[in-house]
Amino acid sequence: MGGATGARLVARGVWKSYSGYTVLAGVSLEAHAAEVVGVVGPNGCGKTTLLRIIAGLERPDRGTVRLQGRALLVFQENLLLPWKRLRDNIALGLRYRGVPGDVVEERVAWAAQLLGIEEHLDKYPGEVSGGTARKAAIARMLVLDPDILLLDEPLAGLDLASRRSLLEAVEAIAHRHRKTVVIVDHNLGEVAEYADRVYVFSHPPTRVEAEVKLSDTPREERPARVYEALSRAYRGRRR
Ligand SMILES: Nc1ncnc2c1ncn2[C@@H]1O[C@H](COP(=O)(O)OP(=O)(O)OP(=O)(O)O)[C@@H](O)[C@H]1O
Repeated sequence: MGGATGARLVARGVWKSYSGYTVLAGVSLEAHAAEVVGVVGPNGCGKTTLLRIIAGLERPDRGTVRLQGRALLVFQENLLLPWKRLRDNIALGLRYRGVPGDVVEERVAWAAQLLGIEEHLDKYPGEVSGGTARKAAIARMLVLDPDILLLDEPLAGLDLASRRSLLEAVEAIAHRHRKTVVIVDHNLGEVAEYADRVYVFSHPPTRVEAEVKLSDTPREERPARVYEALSRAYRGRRR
């Protein structure tokens, strides 16, 4: 494990069961400023559950989560209001908080530019691609200026080009704007390419199979490093 000094998010020994079925069995992870952290693992291993615990929507049975700053969760379902244009969907939280109109416009324009969806702002959710809608859902949280952005399977259902473009935007959000981004997905290879640190989860009862720091590794070599760490972990367990 890396040192927790300066971490924005530290989860230690998190356990969670539902009706006696143990999902998370002592999961620990950490994430720092300006870092993209990938959490990959099989269906049902508790990735969403962990994000919900980090976001404060659920309590762990055991273990702790410490945050420095505010964490916002972008749900897997985009939850955009179909009767509002993208710009109004993105502005929703700011307007709700009574932020002045010119500041709202400025922040919406900033987030849209960062995510590359400026040209779609006047369209309705039903008129844009899945990738653009997903980016609008992320922009809607980004304008609220969280320190930690939690993305629940943002790549699900997107084609290759949209996945790449979304991952590039995520990387810019973290590296250029010093946000901490936690991204959960099943696709180890793709997430590893864009992550500074990856955690691989097992099947339930879920533990961390491998933690790999990747920020010093060239992009094209990152997936292989994660697979190597995983096979080391499996070999170690068989001994
Ligand atoms: N509120 C709940 N009540 C009962 N069981 C739950 C609840 N939330 C999650 N579970 C169960 O916990 C397990 C983990 O679910 P979770 O959605 O966190 O996994 P996941 O890794 O995000 O899965 P996927 O990759 O399919 O999205 C599943 O078996 C799910 O049915």
